[in-house]
Amino acid sequence: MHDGPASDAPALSATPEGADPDQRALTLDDAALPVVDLGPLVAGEPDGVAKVAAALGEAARSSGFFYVANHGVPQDLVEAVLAASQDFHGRARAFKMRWWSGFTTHHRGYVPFEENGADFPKKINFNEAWDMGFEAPADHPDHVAGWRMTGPNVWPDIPGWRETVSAYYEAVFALSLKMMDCLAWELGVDAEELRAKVTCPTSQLRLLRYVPNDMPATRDVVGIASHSDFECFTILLTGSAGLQVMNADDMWIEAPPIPGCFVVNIGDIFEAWSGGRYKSTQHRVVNIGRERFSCPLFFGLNYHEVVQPLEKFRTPEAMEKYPPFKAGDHLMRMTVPSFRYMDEAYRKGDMRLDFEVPDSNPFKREAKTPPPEGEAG
Ligand SMILES: O=C(O)CCC(=O)C(=O)O
Ligand SMILES: [Fe+2]
Repeated sequence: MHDGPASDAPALSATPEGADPDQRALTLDDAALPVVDLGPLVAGEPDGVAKVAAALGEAARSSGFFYVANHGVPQDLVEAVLAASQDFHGRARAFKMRWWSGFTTHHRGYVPFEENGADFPKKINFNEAWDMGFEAPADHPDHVAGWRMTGPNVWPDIPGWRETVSAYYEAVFALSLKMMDCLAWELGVDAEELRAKVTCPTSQLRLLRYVPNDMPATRDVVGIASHSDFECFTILLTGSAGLQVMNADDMWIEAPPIPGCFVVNIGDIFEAWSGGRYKSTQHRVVNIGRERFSCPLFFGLNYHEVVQPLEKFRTPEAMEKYPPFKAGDHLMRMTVPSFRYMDEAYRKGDMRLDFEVPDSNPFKREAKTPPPEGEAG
């Protein structure tokens, strides 16, 4: 399924001129990601789950990245959410900052690009975002407690915007539940047991805009730095090229949009649940210097669910590699250093956490960089 690098020199990416060698990637022609047809699942065919499970499982076990076709989310809703993102991000900064995420303790609203990471401007992630999530009531104990990614969404003052973005969230969330059923089937675990863990999850939708700029593409100047996602899996809508993912051979390959498809990647939780059978894969967006829109929905669990290898995968080796963690704590420990306002709140003691914030994600894998042009083979 994965061709890996071609034996002759691989075609290098459309990454900008002068990009650092480690920002390059193989193109899709050289190393394609699988496309999984979700049609039978979405149509609710009696054996739909079983039919789709094998293909999803194979993709989840190899690189952990794949496209899904016939996903059932209407194309006009897909276009509407991209248009809503363009509408919001096209407005004046003074308007957008009215909903700065730093006004909340559950990370909702607008994230300007200079908020990305605690090292700005030594390291620049050229993206800004609108962040929303599963709608929880204001009296939810995790909202009252603060810093638990749980609570009511905030909405910009744009007529119809909330309705569009909520409808997209709900459609992709419903698709995620069906995909989780398939993955449970494929692993031979109880789908109901997994579904019980997503009744009020910390599942965020980000409306990302990559900011045009004239800076080079380097390890420190990126669209979004290399990372794995922290939840079960991510369903990603991309408007244009720029995403690079690590394939089964730990090489960076490009994942440009395929019309009508979403990109899906396995996240840290499914890797831990499956004792490493599924791969939570590194990915990044290089600094292409041009405007780019994308909308990832990170399908996560209720904050307090303890994640560890599921019972049938619970060997001593798996438990050593994947010690138990709370789903929400993992999200928080990865998120705190990602946003400057959170990092500051943590350092100043305004945010108190009863777990460590490590320097890097325990799920991190290093890529092999592509060989310099002409030297492959
Ligand atoms: O914009 C993209 O294509 C990827 C975004 C991403 O990886 C993320 O937000 O976690
Ligand atoms: Fe990601």
